[in-house]
Amino acid sequence: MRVLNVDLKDTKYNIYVGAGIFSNIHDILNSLDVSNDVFIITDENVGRLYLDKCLSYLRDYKVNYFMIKPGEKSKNLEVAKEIYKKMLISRCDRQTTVVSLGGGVVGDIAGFVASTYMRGIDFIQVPTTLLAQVDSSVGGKVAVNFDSYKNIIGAFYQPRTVIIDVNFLETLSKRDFFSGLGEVVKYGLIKNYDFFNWLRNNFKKIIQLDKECLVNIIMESLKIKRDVVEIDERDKGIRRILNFGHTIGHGIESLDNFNRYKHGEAVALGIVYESFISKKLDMIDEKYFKEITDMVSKIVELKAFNDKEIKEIMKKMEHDKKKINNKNVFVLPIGKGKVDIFTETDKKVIIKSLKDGVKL
Ligand SMILES: NC(=O)c1ccc[n+]([C@@H]2O[C@H](COP(=O)([O-])OP(=O)(O)OC[C@H]3O[C@@H](n4cnc5c(N)ncnc54)[C@H](O)[C@@H]3O)[C@@H](O)[C@H]2O)c1
Ligand SMILES: O=C(O)C(=O)C[C@@H](O)[C@H](O)[C@H](O)COP(=O)(O)O
Ligand SMILES: [Zn+2]
Repeated sequence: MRVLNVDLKDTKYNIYVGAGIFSNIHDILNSLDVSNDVFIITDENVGRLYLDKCLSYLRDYKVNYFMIKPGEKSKNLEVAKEIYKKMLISRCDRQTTVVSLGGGVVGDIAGFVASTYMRGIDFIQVPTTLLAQVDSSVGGKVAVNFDSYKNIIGAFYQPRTVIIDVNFLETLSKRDFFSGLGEVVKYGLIKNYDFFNWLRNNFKKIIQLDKECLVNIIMESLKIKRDVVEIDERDKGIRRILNFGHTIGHGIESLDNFNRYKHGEAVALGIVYESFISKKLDMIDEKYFKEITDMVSKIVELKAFNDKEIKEIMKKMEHDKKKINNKNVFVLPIGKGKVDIFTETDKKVIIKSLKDGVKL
């Protein structure tokens, strides 16, 4: 089992990574200073596969649980309200620890509920998708969507620990696995070109779920995320680089009321369009842009958007949380494995990228 430490101003926690380590949840919880009262939040798919296991590992705990419907459409205040109700009925109090067992949707809403129930109770993350293992379970961004805008109501609220078992990925759909790769590619492009190349060279082994490769991907991704979050937990500066691909990506994700793209797919497309902006501004060359589009095309089908879709994407971008003085902020590549933060991006260039960023 590998361990990564996160050291923040007000808290420290361990991330455990390995194959078959879910069974250690009892000992890991025992090692934390928490009571034996837990409330598991999961979704129906993950619950069907793993809830019984979790209950048996925690058999000497007082355990209650709530299962949400799977998918982005559950990440809202109405579902949070249902969870609060069940927690009250279950007599959860400030000693209760929330266990988030699931993908990024479960983790974001469970963390949000934990951050607000009785003004905040402990929670731990047990991420079961690749995306949640490389990204959402670490760093403390917890939120729900509001009015079909992404992550509008939320908090910065760190987990007490994160348990990452790569064996969960054996039951994950191919589409969800590839969606998680969208965020993995992001890390290579923002901070580590060697890692990006390693991903390109090992792609076959990765999609065959080679355990060593998976642990490597998770460790490399989380080291990058951890280092950034340790400097800027509250997203006031450098943390914005973790949002590469998301300014446009969040707009793409919300098309058709979140029914068309998964988060990582939309981010992967956002990476292409935002890289196209860089190319237009002569910050990266054609060759690097092609390396990026080749990689993204393995994750999601490339797509040029029509005028109606572009209008919708631009509307969603108006509520991007990175905005400063009402101006959109873009994270753009400036070289191999390097990005910077820009506030003066011309609207016409953004529209051009959505129209022409992908030539089909
Ligand atoms: N907080 C953050 O820092 C952060 C970072 C990145 C993404 N996110 C958020 O994460 C969400 C996307 O997360 P996601 O891609 O994990 O989606 P998800 O949670 O919807 O999971 C995807 C699907 O996989 C199923 N599933 C989960 N684990 C499984 C397993 N082991 N076997 C079989 N099926 C399984 C789920 O039931 C669901 O249908 C978005 O809401 C996004 O905004 C948050
Ligand atoms: O941790 C971060 O910071 C990120 O930006 C990671 C993103 O992958 C993630 O999707 C995050 O939830 C987006 O945050 P938001 O502030 O743009 O809602
Ligand atoms: Zn993301």
